[in-house]
Amino acid sequence: MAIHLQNVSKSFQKTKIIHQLNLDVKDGSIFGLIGPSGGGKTTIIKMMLGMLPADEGTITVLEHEVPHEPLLYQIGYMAQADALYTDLTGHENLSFFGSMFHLNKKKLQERIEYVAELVDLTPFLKRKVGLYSGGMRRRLSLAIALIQDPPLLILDEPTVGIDPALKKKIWHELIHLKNNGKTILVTTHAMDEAAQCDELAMLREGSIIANGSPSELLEQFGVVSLDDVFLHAGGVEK
Ligand SMILES: Nc1ncnc2c1ncn2[C@@H]1O[C@H](COP(=O)(O)OP(=O)(O)OP(=O)(O)O)[C@@H](O)[C@H]1O
Repeated sequence: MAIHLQNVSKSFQKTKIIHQLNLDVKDGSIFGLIGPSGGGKTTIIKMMLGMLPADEGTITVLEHEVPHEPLLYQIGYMAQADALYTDLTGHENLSFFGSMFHLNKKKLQERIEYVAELVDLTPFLKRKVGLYSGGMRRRLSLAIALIQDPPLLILDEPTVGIDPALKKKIWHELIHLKNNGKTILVTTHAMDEAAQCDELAMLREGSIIANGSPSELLEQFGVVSLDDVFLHAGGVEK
């Protein structure tokens, strides 16, 4: 298992946000965490990364119990809020984050070219990020998550604000990465994206209310679209 959570709980100011969660992400798969806003997806991700301690339970990522600092070199993380240097150009941002992973100059340049192309930012690399649009910043954040060619990607709503054509291209690439052995965990509200995951966990109020492949979920809920599964997860009766 690339990620294993066992009986994980978390409270904020005495309010329990995550309830004894068990979750397994298989090596070489795309796993989607879906569910209504405030369900706890980001909190779970932050605990997987060791950014937030769990109150109870254990979290193992790539065979190491979290927190384990060297793990951060093996995870490409894309947060919901972009953490970019706006006074630097796109290229300088990629170069800066890439240099944290001790890539040699040639490899770093190759990776910059590859990830920039992937997110359609090649023509804009010399522009300061302060002048980028919101979608361009999301794309740069995704490129940064991929810069060191990590075995595990954790992407918190990676395609919000990205147009449909580019979204399609990014998903095509995520599937390609998976086929090359990478493990990818994504959170999403977009059911067309959820449909492309190998496995989904529907989260509501900090508990997994259903999990399985997209087709298994359709069967469990007796519905024909993942939108309907999502509505059930949100507690909205149809
Ligand atoms: N540091 C914090 N202190 C107090 N409450 C918090 C903190 N972080 C998150 N929460 C609360 O925990 C709950 C889960 O938040 P979380 O961000 O994990 O949800 P989410 O499923 O990622 O939502 P979204 O889909 O909108 O991103 C929310 O009620 C939120 O207000």
